[in-house]
Amino acid sequence: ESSEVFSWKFLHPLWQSPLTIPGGTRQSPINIQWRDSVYDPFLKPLKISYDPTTCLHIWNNGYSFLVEFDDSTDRSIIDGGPLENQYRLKQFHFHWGAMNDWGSEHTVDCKFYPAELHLVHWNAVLYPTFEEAVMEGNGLAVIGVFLKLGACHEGLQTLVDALPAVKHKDTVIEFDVFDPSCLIPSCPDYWTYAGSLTTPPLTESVTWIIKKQPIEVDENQLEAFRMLLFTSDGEEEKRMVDNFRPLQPLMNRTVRSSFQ
Ligand SMILES: NS(=O)(=O)c1ccc(C(=O)NCc2c(F)c(F)c(F)c(F)c2F)cc1
Ligand SMILES: [Zn+2]
Repeated sequence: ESSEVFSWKFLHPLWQSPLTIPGGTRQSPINIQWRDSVYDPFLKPLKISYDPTTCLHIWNNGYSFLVEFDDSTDRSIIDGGPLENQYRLKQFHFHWGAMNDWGSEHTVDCKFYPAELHLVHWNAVLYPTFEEAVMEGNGLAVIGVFLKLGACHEGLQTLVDALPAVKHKDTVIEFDVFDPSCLIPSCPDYWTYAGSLTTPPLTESVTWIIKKQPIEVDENQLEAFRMLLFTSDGEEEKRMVDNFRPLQPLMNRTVRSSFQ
């Protein structure tokens, strides 16, 4: 409409909140146009050291399922890459579609993957809590890994086997040993850019590190994600699918690559 001040079309069906935040200049996700990314020879290799015993539980938060970690010490951290400090692992989660043709949040040359893994870390060197880091431009670092249809992923299967126990929103199951590095592809290549959370509050606090190589998962494993529910026990069931945010404008940003 000519008004463009407000219209219900801006509200996302999932969150009933604005899809774009006024004044946002570094929103996520984005399309990564391979030929427009700029090789940066000063980018270091990403250093990942996770302690599997810091794993705590799996939780269905009504938007995705999260595997949460004890982030009270520096036992599970990442460093190097585009980062100036080390960042602590807090949780990982996924985004996926109802069909294999879509589901990822980021795209590569406008191609969607059926799902995308986000490993969420926060800058405990500069900020006292995750909640404070979420509000700072260099507060968070999220590693994005694309999932593609292929062979069964053995490491993911231990997680998939636990999903029926967190079918409903606000259910949680103890999960006390898991090494998330088994979900990160061996190829060191990544893209990196300055972005935001892809769910409310959409704060512009994320250094995104998107791995070039996807991991392979099989149809049964993707179907297990799709069996989860957005809804609580007793409510009318709504399958947890299509929990990805639409692509956001690149605006004045350059995507850097760690590879030529
Ligand atoms: N898809 S993603 O971009 O990787 C993403 C990563 C983390 C969160 C998150 O932690 N949300 C809850 C949450 C907040 F959004 C806060 F702002 C805050 F302060 C929290 F403590 C908190 F848990 C949301 C989206
Ligand atoms: Zn995410």
